[in-house]
Amino acid sequence: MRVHVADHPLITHKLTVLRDRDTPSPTFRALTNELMTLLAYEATRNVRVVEKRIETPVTSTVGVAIAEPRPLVVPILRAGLGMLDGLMQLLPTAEVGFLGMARNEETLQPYTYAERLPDDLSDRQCFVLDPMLATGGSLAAAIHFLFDRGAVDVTAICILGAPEGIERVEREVEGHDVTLVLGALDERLNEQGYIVPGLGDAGDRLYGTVD
Ligand SMILES: O=P(O)(O)OC[C@H]1O[C@H](OP(=O)(O)OP(=O)(O)O)[C@H](O)[C@@H]1O
Ligand SMILES: O=c1cc[nH]c(=O)[nH]1
Ligand SMILES: [Mg+2]
Repeated sequence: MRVHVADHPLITHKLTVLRDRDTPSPTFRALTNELMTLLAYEATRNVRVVEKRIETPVTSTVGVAIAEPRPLVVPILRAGLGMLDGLMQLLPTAEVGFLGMARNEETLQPYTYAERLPDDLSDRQCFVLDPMLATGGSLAAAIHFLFDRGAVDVTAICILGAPEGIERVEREVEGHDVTLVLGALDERLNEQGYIVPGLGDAGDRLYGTVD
């Protein structure tokens, strides 16, 4: 697994506001969207393209177009939904599939409550969106869903990751083509499985609810 941690002052600045417990939901949503656009730039670096000949007003030239089959973007509900628009702004022709997953907050085991993905992902490049990579259980399960259906490579985009979770995902996806793009690598998990320093529960902060 290739791991890329963003290193950019604008990302760190936006993350600082996102982490602040006093940041309200509307600002949190707007920042998540902006951060996603910045992370998407790195995450789509290897998006597959094909050569395309076009006519400019001056001459004929060769550029590129996004290759077929189009990439599949998979936000992990709920919190991953907050990242979808930011990526679709850069990849407007991508297809979107959905995975609904929630972590049992006592056992920390993820369970899948919804799935709406194409049955056949052969030859597909996939982008998984989830702001939080904590124990790594949810992300590892999501990535396996995609490879089990034939995906060729998966790029996961997370805003924050904990070292414990990254190690677990790395172990569980060994042998597959996986890239992880992170906004920041945090210190650790606490006893409740929350990322430290983290930002709390991303889903609750995005949508203003408490589980
Ligand atoms: O790495 P893990 O230990 O599996 O934890 C990370 C998961 O926890 C959060 O979702 P949550 O279960 O809170 O669901 P939500 O998005 O509906 O809030 C987060 O968005 C990840 O999906
Ligand atoms: O810190 C964490 C860990 C899991 N899920 C979250 O939303 N936040
Ligand atoms: Mg949550």
